[in-house]
Amino acid sequence: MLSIKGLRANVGDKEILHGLDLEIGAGEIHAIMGPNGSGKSTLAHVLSGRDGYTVTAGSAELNGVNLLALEPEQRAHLGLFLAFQYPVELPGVNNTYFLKAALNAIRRARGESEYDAVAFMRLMKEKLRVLHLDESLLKRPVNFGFSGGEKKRNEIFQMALLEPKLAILDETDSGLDIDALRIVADGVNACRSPERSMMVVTHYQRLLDYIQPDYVHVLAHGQIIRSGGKELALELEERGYGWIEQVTEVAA
Ligand SMILES: Nc1ncnc2c1ncn2[C@@H]1O[C@H](COP(=O)(O)OP(=O)(O)OP(=O)(O)O)[C@@H](O)[C@H]1O
Repeated sequence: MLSIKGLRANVGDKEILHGLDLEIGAGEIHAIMGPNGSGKSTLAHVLSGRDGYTVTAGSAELNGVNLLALEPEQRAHLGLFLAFQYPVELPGVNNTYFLKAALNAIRRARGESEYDAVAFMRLMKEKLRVLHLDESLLKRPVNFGFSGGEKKRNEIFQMALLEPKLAILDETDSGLDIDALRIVADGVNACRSPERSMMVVTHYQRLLDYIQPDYVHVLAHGQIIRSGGKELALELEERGYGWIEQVTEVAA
């Protein structure tokens, strides 16, 4: 599904990703963990095509298509979705209008018929139930005045509606209370499918009790330095990240 090889990327003239390799198969969930400032959000932004990041080497393909040559909206049409670490507020843009426009743009790009108002409302209500999201939030501007937890739930609600092929969740668990964490995890689990892959960026092993990953990777100094199963997250919780400096010193 996603194949990243030797990816190097800069912010300004500072290199943040130093030759990153990652393969994610169809239907798999991969957790990305790592210390602050190691490049996790940068990876998410580079894949989504956000302005301000320059790829200087390497490749990133989604189902064989070169992502790096596409505009952000073309990547979304192809099935890439990013749930932001800090969801963006769009004052003046109604949440329902925004979601319907986004979904229909993706459907048009895929050659599928657009949802009319009735079909869209039916779909929204079905997805709302899974995320226990208050219907009143849909009448408000996108994320505007939402609490931190409501914003995160709204991101997963968007994902549930847009049904991406690859979803990147950037610290979707940060700022959630215990109940909201379970609700968000239930929402993510409800979106699991053999045709959908997920990259879950998190600092906390706790999330992975609810969303069982197939693989866990440690991203440090702009590279994946270790990969394993769920037990790797437990090990990180126990050991912290101090050992990384020793690993990178030996490698250097
Ligand atoms: N727009 C920017 N301008 C300058 N430096 C940046 C910019 N964006 C990212 N960086 C730097 O790139 C490095 C990696 O940042 P990034 O946000 O990808 O880390 P992260 O692993 O997601 O961290 P955290 O766990 O704290 O969210 C940091 O040193 C950060 O300061």
